[in-house]
Amino acid sequence: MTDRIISWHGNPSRPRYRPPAGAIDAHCHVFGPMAEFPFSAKAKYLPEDAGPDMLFALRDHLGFARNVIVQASCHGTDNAATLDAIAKSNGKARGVAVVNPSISEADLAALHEGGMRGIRFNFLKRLVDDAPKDKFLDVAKRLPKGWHVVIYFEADILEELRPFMDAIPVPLVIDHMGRPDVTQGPDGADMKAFRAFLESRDDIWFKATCPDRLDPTGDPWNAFADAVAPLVADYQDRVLWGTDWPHPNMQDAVPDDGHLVDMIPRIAPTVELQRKLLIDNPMRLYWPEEVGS
Ligand SMILES: O=C(O)/C=C(\CC(=O)C(=O)O)C(=O)O
Repeated sequence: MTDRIISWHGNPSRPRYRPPAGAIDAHCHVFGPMAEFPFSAKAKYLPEDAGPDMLFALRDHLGFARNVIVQASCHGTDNAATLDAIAKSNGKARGVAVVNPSISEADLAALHEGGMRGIRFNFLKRLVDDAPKDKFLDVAKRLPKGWHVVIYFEADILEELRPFMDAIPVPLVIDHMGRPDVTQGPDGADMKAFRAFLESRDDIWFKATCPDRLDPTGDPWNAFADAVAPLVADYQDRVLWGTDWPHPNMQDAVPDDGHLVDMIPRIAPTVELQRKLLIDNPMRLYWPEEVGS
C-alpha cells in the first residue's frame, strides 16, 4: 500500500437545508495527521490527512454544532488521533473508540475521560482481519457506565450476528442500518429483517446514514430517501444522522457533503423529526449529562 487516497470533496456545496441550532453530526472520522498519528500497520486503506481543523471547518460550513467522531479502521486500536480531535473541539465532540478487547478497566476509564462514550465492533472483512465475537462480548460486559456498542456489518450477516448482538448487555447502535439494499424499497427483504431486529429490543439505535454508500442510483439518492424515510418515522427516538466525512474508501464516488445534508428533510420531513434526529437522540447517547431526565 503506497498511494494515499483522498475520499472527500474539496469544495462541498453549502446545503439548502439548514440544520437546527445545536445539530450533531453523529458519524464522522479523522485521519491523522499521519506525521503525528501514524496509521495502523494493518490498515486496509491509507488516506491523506483529514484532521480536526478540516472536520471542524466542515462542521461550521454545513451548519452543525457538534461531532461524534468514530475511530476509523485505518487507525486500528490506537485512539490517539480521535482523542486529539475530541480534545481540540472545546467540548463540541465526543467519540467512539476501537479497542483491543483485553483493554484494562483503567484504560477504558481514560478513554471515558478523553470523551469516548462507546466502542465499535467492525465486521466488514474488507476493513478488518478478524472480529472475535467471544472477546468482543467480554469487553462489552466491562464498559464504563452509560456506554454503548456500535456495530458495523452488512445485511447478509445480520441473522448470523443475532445471538452475539442479543447477548450484548448495553445499547447497540447500528452503523448505516446494517447496509441494507435500499433499491429493494422500504418493504424489501433487507429492511424487513432490520425492522424485525429493531423490534427485538428497544435499546437498538441506528444511523440513517450513507446514501452515497448504499444507493447505487447516485446523487440525489432517491432510492435511499424512499427506503429510509419510513424507518426514521417509525423509530424516531432511536435514530442518528451523520455525514460519514471523510468518507473512507469512497475515493471513486466522493459525495458532496452539502447534498448529504440535503437528504435530512427527505428522511425526516418535520421539524420535530429533525430535532429528534439531529439533537435529542444524539444528546441522549453522547451528552446525557446535559439532558434533563
Ligand atoms: O466508517 C464508515 O462509515 C465506513 C467505512 C470505513 C470504516 O468503517 C472504517 O474505516 O472504520 C467503509 O465502509 O469503508
